[in-house]
Amino acid sequence: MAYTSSLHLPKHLLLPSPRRTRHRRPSSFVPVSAAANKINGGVNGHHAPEKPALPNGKAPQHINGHGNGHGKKGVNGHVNGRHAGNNRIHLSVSTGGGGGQDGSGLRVAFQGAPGAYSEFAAKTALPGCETVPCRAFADALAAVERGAADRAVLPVESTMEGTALRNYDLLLRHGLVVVQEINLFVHYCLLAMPGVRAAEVRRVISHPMALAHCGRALARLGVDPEPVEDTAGAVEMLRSGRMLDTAAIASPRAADLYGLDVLAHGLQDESWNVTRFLLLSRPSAVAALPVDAAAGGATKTSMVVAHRGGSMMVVLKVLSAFSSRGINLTKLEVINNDGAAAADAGSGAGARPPVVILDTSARGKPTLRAFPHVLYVDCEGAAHDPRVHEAIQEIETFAVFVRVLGCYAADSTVYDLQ
Ligand SMILES: O=C(O)C(=O)Cc1ccccc1
Repeated sequence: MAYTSSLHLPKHLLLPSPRRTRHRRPSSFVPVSAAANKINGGVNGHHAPEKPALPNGKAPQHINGHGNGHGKKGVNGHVNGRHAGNNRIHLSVSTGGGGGQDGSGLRVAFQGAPGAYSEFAAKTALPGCETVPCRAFADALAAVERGAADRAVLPVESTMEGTALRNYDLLLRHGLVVVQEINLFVHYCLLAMPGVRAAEVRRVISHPMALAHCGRALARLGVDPEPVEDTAGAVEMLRSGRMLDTAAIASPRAADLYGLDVLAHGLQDESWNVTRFLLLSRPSAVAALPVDAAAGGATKTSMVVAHRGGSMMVVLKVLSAFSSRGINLTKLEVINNDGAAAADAGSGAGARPPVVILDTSARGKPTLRAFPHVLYVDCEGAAHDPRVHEAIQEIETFAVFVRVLGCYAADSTVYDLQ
């Protein structure tokens, strides 16, 4: 049995701050503040102007007040509960691999066919990059590991469903580091072969996340959902199979790319549907330039903490390690893949195996280790910020294992696909 619970401190839900984003965006992408009039909650085939708001209906605003006080000392210590001091991690951001500021010269692997949301995320983060389609997310990560790509892009959480646990599992099984985050506003459309009417549609195919995000709309339509690898791949299948009783859920851009009709816009059950993607790199490709120096702005550190479980006390201790130093958390996800804990929680969640994490800390070959109790933590500040570093050291005193997944420029902008 497994259960998860999460406390998302929703900085990534915020509208862009007035400061200019450091990303250059392609003309097809605009921040949500400028583009939000296209959001429409129903299946009605046209856009109703609606201003985006946080789910509580209030105007978005920044809710944390802590500065970073980044130290400039390069502390390249990968942190680990057992072998602290043995480890190495590059706590920096870089376009790496010879890429320019806009990602030109970089190959970014993504799951899906051209037109997938992950490809848009890659192009939004690094407009000049070359995107490399892969069949599965695991293939995208493997492409980076063997040098066939410089980055992989992975959706890791969404406002509608929380953490994409399977993708987090993938991230942890590999030795790649997080170098960038990107939040994308996801609009879903119902697409069909030219001339097909909504009443003729019996089946809808798409990526499982897209089908889950549109559950109510699909129930209203009375159609059978069928998962396929990715949204754009679904569109490609419709086209190549000339399917006349089937529709796909995908982006308006995919409709343009493949020449399909849009039967309905805004299919998602919630109008506010933001997906957070991470860009991953080989550790060796990341320049040893302190992240805050490179970004000139706020930084974030992502980590995974494995512990012995037994109570929520460990969560309090982790919170205390950060809060006593005035460090804000932007994510805290509690994973307990342990039968007793799940039964107590009455979650009804299906069994999940322990979380498998690649331990890159030892001098020898990296090894895969399984842990039933883990926390996924994102905090503000760079891992080499003395306060963050100390907080991690404190956590190491009671955790079984800690791995810093990456340290990167925080980007709270929500980008919208036009
Ligand atoms: O299938 C795609 O297009 C993807 O990139 C995966 C995905 C699906 C739904 C929301 C965000 C990413």
